[in-house]
Amino acid sequence: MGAEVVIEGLTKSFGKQAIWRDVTLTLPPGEVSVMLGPSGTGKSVFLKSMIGLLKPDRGKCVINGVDIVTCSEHKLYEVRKLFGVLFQDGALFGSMNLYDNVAFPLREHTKKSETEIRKIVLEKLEMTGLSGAEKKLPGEISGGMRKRAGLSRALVLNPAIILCDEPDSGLDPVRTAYISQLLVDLNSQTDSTILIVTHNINVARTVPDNIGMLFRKELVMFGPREVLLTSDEPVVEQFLNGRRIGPIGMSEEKDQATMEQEQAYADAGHHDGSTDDVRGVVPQLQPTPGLPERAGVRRRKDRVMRILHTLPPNAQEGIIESLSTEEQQYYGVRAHPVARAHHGQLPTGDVAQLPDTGWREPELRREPTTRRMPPPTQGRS
Ligand SMILES: Nc1ncnc2c1ncn2[C@@H]1O[C@H](COP(=O)(O)OP(=O)(O)OP(=O)(O)O)[C@@H](O)[C@H]1O
Repeated sequence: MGAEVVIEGLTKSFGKQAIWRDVTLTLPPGEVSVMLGPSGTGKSVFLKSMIGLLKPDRGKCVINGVDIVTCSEHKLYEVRKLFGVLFQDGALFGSMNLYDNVAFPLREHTKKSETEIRKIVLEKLEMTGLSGAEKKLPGEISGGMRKRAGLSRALVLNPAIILCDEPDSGLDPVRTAYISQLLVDLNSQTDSTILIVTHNINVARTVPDNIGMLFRKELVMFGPREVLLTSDEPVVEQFLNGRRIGPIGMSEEKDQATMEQEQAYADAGHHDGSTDDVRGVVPQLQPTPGLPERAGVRRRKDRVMRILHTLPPNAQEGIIESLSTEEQQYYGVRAHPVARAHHGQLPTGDVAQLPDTGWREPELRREPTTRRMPPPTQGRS
């Protein structure tokens, strides 16, 4: 299973420029999370701080009991081996072909023979649909292929935690859909903890178990996907719908006068930039048929049902609606009969029927439903 990442009060600035402060969140092991945020809010800085490439001013980032903010260089080196990172541009070495690029971490960090390395490299290239492209140089392939090659390289050390910085940037919607499926499939096969930084609303709506958002130098929210997807926070709604109307402006924030003027234009019928009203919880991507169920999804259900009563009503409703009838019985909850008619937007207080006894550990442990989860394809190195 992937590693848990516990972040507490993390704060980062460059000189006098504050990037974000007091970021507190936990990436649950083996679950997929997405971090959203307007350009320049420090999402990449956040990823780099998580792997110790940048040093936060204060706060903790604890992985397997080691706080990487304060630990020794030696410990940091060890903890970094748990990570696989896909940087925005793939960060491939331009003079090396794809095979050597992907083999690089194995040659640098392990004592594996070239025969063993070959087996792993070819397996990872196949996993990302790059079989046959081993001899190509990064400059000879498309942006989508470079991303996939970067992902192959991020996977060779069997990381417990995978960080992806805008895996969709520069890709067309179809290639983005393939990358989304690839990440879900990867999680089903490896059960690794995944954090994806993206601007892409489709990725955010369909891939993760948890979503967070950075804005105005703070973490606006982080939690189960249903919380953000049903949120009526102006900044979240604006971002999800890609509208000009709202608190986010061209230079991240805008003043009250600009907001009022834009609202007046919109009221007068001027297009606000959005095409759809994107709200509510849509079904999450499933692993490709034939692959194992995601173990993280099963764990997450138990985890989220424990905190269900603490979540906003619309999020509760979205979570309950995503359960099968059998699961609703198992957890002792049922969907509100009018939720569907309201598209998941219930009046506050008109909440799902929750068990009156609060959370209880079920007496019967469920058997895995359809398929038995096979062991991960590879052990951790
Ligand atoms: N090494 C650095 N030194 C000084 N400032 C930096 C450094 N790295 C990033 N910044 C600043 O931190 C801010 C956040 O940058 P970052 O790249 O993390 O934003 P982002 O949210 O990932 O943006 P985008 O979505 O456009 O990629 C920017 O103002 C950037 O100039």
